[in-house]
Amino acid sequence: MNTASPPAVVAEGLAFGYASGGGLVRADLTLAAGTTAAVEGPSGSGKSTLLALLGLILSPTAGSLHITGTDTGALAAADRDLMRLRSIGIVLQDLGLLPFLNAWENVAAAFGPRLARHRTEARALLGDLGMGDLAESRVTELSGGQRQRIAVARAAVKQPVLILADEPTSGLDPRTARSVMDALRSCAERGAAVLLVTHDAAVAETCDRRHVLDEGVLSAAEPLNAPERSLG
Ligand SMILES: Nc1ncnc2c1ncn2[C@@H]1O[C@H](COP(=O)(O)OP(=O)(O)OP(=O)(O)O)[C@@H](O)[C@H]1O
Repeated sequence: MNTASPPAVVAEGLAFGYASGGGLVRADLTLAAGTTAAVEGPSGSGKSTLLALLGLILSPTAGSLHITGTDTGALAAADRDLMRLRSIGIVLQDLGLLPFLNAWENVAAAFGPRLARHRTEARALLGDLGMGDLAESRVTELSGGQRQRIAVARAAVKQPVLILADEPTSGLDPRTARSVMDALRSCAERGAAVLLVTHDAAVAETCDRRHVLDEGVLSAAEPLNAPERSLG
């Protein structure tokens, strides 16, 4: 009997067409728990569309998407919503942090409005991501890289099987970008499959695998195995 867990994500022939004619032509992708993968591609190549499909925000017009073995295309809308809430953490480009809350409160907000109930886990995760000293700081007083790490913590705090990050290092200097990538790597070490989209080849090279998206077609995974990588 095979007792191995199914991969976090298996997408086969995943496609989405907007009425405009753009979208995603074809993506075949497997993401294992505990790994990081990058999708690189020029503007308009379909990166955001791919993230929206994997995040169960869009429904594919062709192909299939299994998350931890569940065929998401066979789920009722309410069950897809539940799967998105429970199993997927998303770091959007516009981080969506709440300016009137401090760092740990923003992380705890992933669970809903009863922030104090989740204080311990939110603070512990911020500590794991190198932000322990700033847990009580207002997000408006923090740097771009620090805010980005809070957004990563908020996506990760419910221990989702999949974390999707949209250009998580955009606009950051190489050192700060490294701290954000370290945070995403820590999330993978806690068991998540992490997929990020980026324009930055140096960021992509810090991941376990890299795909390239070109005019809506996702390349096969290129394994990247060097132990030490540099962002600059
Ligand atoms: N809501 C939409 N309606 C119609 N066409 C869209 C829509 N969103 C994206 N497209 C088209 O789909 C294609 C892929 O867009 P997408 O946003 O996924 O690319 P991207 O790689 O994320 O680009 P960028 O790096 O600029 O964010 C593009 O041709 C785009 O014009």
